[in-house]
Amino acid sequence: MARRPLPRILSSGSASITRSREIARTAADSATDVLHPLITILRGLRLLAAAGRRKWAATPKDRRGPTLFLAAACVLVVALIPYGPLLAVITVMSAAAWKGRDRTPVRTGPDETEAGRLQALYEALVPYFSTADDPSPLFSHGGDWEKGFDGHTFDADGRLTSLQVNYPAYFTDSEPASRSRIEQLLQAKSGRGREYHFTWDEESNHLVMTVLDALPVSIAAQRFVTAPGETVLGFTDADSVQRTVPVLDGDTTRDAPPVVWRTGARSTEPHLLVVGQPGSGTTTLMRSIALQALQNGDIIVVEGSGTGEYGFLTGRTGVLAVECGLAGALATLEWAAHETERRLIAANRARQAGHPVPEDTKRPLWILLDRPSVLGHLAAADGRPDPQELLQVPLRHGRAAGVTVVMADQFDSAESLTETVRTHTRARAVLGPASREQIEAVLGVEPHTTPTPDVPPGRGYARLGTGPVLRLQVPATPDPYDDATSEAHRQAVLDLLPERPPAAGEAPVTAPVPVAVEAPVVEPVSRDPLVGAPAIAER
Ligand SMILES: Nc1ncnc2c1ncn2[C@@H]1O[C@H](COP(=O)(O)OP(=O)(O)OP(=O)(O)O)[C@@H](O)[C@H]1O
Repeated sequence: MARRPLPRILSSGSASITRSREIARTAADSATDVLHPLITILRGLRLLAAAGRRKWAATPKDRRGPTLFLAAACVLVVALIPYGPLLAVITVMSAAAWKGRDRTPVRTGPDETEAGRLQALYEALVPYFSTADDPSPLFSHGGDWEKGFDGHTFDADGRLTSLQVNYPAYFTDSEPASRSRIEQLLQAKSGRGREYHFTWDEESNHLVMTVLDALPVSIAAQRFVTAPGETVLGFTDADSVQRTVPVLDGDTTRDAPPVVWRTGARSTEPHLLVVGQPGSGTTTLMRSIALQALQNGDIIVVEGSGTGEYGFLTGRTGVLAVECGLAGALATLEWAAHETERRLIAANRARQAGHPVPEDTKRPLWILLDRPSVLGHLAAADGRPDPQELLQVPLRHGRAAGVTVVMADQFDSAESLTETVRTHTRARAVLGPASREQIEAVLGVEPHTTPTPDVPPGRGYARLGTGPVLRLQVPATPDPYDDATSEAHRQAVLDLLPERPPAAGEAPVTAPVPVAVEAPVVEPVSRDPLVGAPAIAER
């Protein structure tokens, strides 16, 4: 079949459209030139009128009459003298022209220093964004930076705050190593010490670098507005999460974007692992979680470092145990494993009998284990089981039994975490200064921002399951018994602490007290409550 020719408008249309656009642009430019004096005078008249209105508004009411009379007399005099009206018009127009002149020249591009910076950045990118056989390279030595950069902004100090880079299609932007090299270079050339966010648009070969503001550190421990089963790990960037919660920040209440971790039977990340450098705030995060968990649950705290930073929790309602020593820790964790099994079996039986799940299996139980590696070391030296082994049952089956495990350790001990811990702690947080590799090792992916060497305590990243990596600032939750704690923070933490349960004889104690553990030692590795239910039920 013969090909039909394209209609003329389609074949020659684009040329004529371009020509029309050029004509229109030239006409607009000429009109602006011709009308410029008129525009200036009109702007001046508007400013004069506004000034007159302001003056009139500022004149006290009792002086308005005489002022009006004086103005009317002046107008009359001007009208009566020869050439008066003409002179008056010329004077007003001159004043308007003077007032309306454009005194602030519009900045149309970067100044000399900024252009120098952009050129240096461009040159630095040449080896990464060019090849010898590219006939028209976007990046070439001595080339024009405007070819490579689409947009840029500088702050008042002349430092880059955003940059849009066009890169050639052959750049291997899908390889993390290639991206990482560019990100590190841009960060180094744009000024270290700030946090940068990189957005790679692989479809259009476009990279946007933006400088992120530091996350506020002024939010302290308080009752957060959350649903049951939700725990606020900290606060993040407003555009990273879809919700905000009202928080007291200093003396004012504002909405802040929280990193909310959901636990319980429907959670896909029922257990949390926090890793950080010493002094990075991991204990603070554990304390913050403990105080939130105590709202409607029971907690067990096992502290490997033995520094007594959870002592303030001892004896409070819902705090079943706070253990520092190895023997106590092992006994408590063993009780927790039995309790997980008991709950599972009870719930299972109830379901099989067609009854609702018993009430005593519903109250959330939290196991908070700080520095398990230290306890593991002590246990190995003493020939006793590693506490992490005792966590197998809560980690594997805790979700169905309402048992949540939170563990915190330091980077240098992270390799001592067992496979079960690594597999079942799908909610992760990294706190303190950390390299990209360290962050990736914990979170599974690199963050989209460049970590800075200096971060305040409690600053880091969080990732829930396979979700995005979020910047995180943990609310300040210091040890209220620490002398260095400020009075405001001490009070904030004490306000969140539950009361002590009434002493024996005053009223019945409802919470179970597990510390006097006499549970038989079970084989932790082979223990599986779903398989061994009848045997355990007989105990
Ligand atoms: N979010 C925060 N806001 C303010 N100060 C914090 C925050 N997190 C931690 N800090 C302060 O930093 C210091 C170290 O915190 P923390 O004890 O929680 O760190 P850590 O990681 O447990 O360190 P270590 O294991 O060495 O005790 C404490 O003085 C604490 O008050």
